[in-house]
Amino acid sequence: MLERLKRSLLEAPIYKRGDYNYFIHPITDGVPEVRPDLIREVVTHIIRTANLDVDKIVTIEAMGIHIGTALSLFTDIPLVIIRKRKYGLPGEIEVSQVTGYSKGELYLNGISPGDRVIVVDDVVSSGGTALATLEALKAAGAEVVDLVAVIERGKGVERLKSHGYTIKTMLRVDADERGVRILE
Ligand SMILES: O=P(O)(O)OC[C@H]1O[C@H](OP(=O)(O)OP(=O)(O)O)[C@H](O)[C@@H]1O
Ligand SMILES: Nc1nc2[nH]cnc2c(=O)[nH]1
Repeated sequence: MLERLKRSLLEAPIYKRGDYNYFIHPITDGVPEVRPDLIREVVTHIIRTANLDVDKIVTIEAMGIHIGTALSLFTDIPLVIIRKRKYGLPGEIEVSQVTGYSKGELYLNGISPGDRVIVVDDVVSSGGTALATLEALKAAGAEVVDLVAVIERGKGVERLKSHGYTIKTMLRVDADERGVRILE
């Protein structure tokens, strides 16, 4: 299962972002290219394993967008993108995002109270992005019925659990200067 994803991760180059060994991969960066076979593998897995009895798919700019778009095309469920740009629309919700290597603001539009949503993203690492997303969706009055990330690294899943959230992930990895290691 997920053989293409596993193989491609083992080939991923590493880029040093301060002390953080950031792996570069078609799903998580769109670099060197977005690969349709990988997108299909990942989205087929989501369709088989996630709860898609939802009104909307929610993802986060930038690297959730191709996954969310493909899932939306397969399922005909609309996609809401949480942006890093402020639009100032009525009801826009702003939350702070802190990751292992960056800080910024996220802006949510397009969710109505009572909307059932699934959140999909490429990576969960510190869990900061997922927590900011869940905070924004709570403020919007959405019901999060499922939460999925393709790749898990670091302590984010435990951190989310300590806040009462369960996230489904496909592969757990670690990365150092030499490359990516698949943990399960
Ligand atoms: O669990 P966390 O530590 O929060 O990390 C996960 C987030 O990091 C990446 O996004 P990033 O903010 O780097 O932006 P990008 O998608 O625009 O590359 C990734 O797409 C996740 O959203
Ligand atoms: N591409 C990529 N995205 C991330 N998001 C959190 N950690 C990483 C990483 O190492 N690589």
